[in-house]
Amino acid sequence: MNIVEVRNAYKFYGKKKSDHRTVLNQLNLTVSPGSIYGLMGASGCGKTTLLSCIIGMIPLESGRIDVFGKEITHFSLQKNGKRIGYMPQEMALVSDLTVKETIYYFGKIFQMDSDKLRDRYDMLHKLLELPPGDQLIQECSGGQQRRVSFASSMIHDPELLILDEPTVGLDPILREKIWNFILNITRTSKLAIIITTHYIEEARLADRIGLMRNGILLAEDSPSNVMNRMNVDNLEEAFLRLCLRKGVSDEVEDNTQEIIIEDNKNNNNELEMQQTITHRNLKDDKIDNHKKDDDEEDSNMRWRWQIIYAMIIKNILQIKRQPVAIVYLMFLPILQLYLIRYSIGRNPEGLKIGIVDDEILNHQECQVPGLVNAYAEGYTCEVNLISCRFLEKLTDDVGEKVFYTAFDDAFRDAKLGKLSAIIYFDANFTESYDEIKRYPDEAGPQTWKNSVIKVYMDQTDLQIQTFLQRRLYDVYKSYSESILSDCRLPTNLEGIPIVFEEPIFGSLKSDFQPSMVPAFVILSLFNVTASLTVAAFVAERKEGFWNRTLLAGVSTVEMMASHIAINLAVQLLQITEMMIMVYIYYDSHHYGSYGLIVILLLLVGISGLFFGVYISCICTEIMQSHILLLGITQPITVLSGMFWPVEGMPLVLKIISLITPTTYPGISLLNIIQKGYTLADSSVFLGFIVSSSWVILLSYFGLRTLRKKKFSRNT
Ligand SMILES: Nc1ncnc2c1ncn2[C@@H]1O[C@H](COP(=O)(O)OP(=O)(O)OP(=O)(O)O)[C@@H](O)[C@H]1O
Repeated sequence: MNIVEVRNAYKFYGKKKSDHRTVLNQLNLTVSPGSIYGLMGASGCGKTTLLSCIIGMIPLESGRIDVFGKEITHFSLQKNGKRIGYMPQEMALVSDLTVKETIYYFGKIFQMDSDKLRDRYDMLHKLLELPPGDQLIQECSGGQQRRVSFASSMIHDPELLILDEPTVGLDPILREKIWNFILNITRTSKLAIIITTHYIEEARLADRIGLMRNGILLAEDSPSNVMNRMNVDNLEEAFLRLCLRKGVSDEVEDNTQEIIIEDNKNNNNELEMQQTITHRNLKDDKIDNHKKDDDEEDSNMRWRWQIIYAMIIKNILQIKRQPVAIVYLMFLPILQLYLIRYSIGRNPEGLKIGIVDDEILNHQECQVPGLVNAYAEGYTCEVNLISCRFLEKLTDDVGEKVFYTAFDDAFRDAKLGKLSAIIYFDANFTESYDEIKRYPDEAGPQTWKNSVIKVYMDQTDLQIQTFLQRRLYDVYKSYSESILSDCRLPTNLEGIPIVFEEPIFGSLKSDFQPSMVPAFVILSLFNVTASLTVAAFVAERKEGFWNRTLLAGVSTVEMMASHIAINLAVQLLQITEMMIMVYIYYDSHHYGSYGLIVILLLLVGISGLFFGVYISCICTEIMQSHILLLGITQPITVLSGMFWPVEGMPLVLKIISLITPTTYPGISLLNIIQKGYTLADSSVFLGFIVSSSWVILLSYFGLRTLRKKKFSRNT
């Protein structure tokens, strides 16, 4: 039985019909056991594409490929993974692993037992003169990395070895060594090797060569036969002559492989006979194989866990070698909550307030010793320079007072941004106040106007404006009460008849943070998990390591499982840190169930993870994935209710906001922490519903896209 049989393989790239670019054109190829097949051809002729089709990485448009007597489909990978060794053209290694860890990783995912793995590693290490086992891949030279990659594809003693340009960039001595090694191994075992190379002459050593050009095989025979037929003594020349016979055009033509047909008529008859026999045998093989497959199923389960375990270890090693990532993962939540604590919601300090008091000539007048602003005389209240009383109550914790004698000067400075507000007292401020109090019925509009404290604010900063307004009301209350008290009048005479009693939830001391922190925790968890997933996935896919792992027979679900395991561990750590911080900083008397909090946060983290998976699958470039990630997480952050209550949004935005993966969970978390609500409360329940729905939705789309695009070359 032939190891590989390619029949009438046809493949094109390009989505639209007008863009179709044929890469394999009715190509036939046969590789028998214990032989080396040298696949040669100029750059871009379709060698890698052909190899990718043989290993089942990409499908053919038409035609058929049989490997080990079975037609290759997308499902063949898991079955064939162990039997095939594939060394891709790119390094496809993880730069943070050592030489030994890399080769052991592949050994483990090829389900080797430890003793055999150790023996094979020692053998390959010696034979390929690999760098020391503890040397990091990133510290290896290009040639050394190539040898590590070669060893990784050989470690499990495969039956078919596919080497895409293994000798490129290596010195002649090492190239010879590799060729001697593969020659030796094919002479002493049934291993079949397909090797592509640009160095046409080195393929002389192969048992059979295929000369490929523009998607077709110009010839397929032993090197000596090809040279004899072309009447030349080297392969370069033979290749050149074959090209000239076929024509110099680079365009792929429809009449495929006519030279082979012409030159190898006898061979083809032989092939066809072989094919018929193979297909007959195949039927019998299929029945046997199905039975064998069932028997293997049980023992496979044990190995599948070993695969996931190997991938988890690899992920841990990668994280361990990235100190910045460890600091980021460990301390980011603490740092952010600390920063929120000390930078958000605190009262603004150092504000400058311009004071223009036309009652006095200069502000020293207010500091005259023994100045009495208000006193009771008989049944009346005598007042004097009460603007000074107001200014006395206006302390530095509200703002620093800057005195001006002319309003225009203060206004000019405010325009220059030097002042946050101007407070103006009219020249008749005290008299007007007095007149209104004594004879309210007789006071004219001008009197009422003069009795008012006029405040001119810089309204560009809402938080500062709100703070100043609130504090000025407090100052006024204190000022008014003190005057009334001096006049022996009830202090609440001029107050607003509304009293804020002990609050149902929260504290009387208005604090911005407790309402903001839950939304922040949810957002932080979602965004950080999504960006970490994008970073890990995109890098692995880009480097080709992802594909290599899949080709070893690992399923996308298993790869996801290893990522989820690591992610859950990191999330639990971050959740614990955040909960401790929240508990220390934002003391609440109504804490709800911790279990509920942890489950909610885990759901949000997992939805972030699948969101990251989805983003990294639909994007073809690292940059693109980060831009898309930002483009989605930023609006989600704005709509999260962290900055402004959802109740203040227009209906459409409100609906969008409430169905994002973070808004409702944020509301739920707030209600659990601040009000001690349970799942019986609809707001908490809805938070869980929204989170779970996103987990289901994103995991479905994430896994589906991952499966669909699992071998996407660009990502
Ligand atoms: N994913 C893809 N989408 C579109 N075109 C592609 C894709 N992959 C390869 N091609 C094109 O198909 C042709 C064959 O590419 P392939 O990588 O198979 O060539 P190759 O013979 O292996 O080249 P090299 O020796 O340089 O590696 C090239 O023109 C290439 O640009």
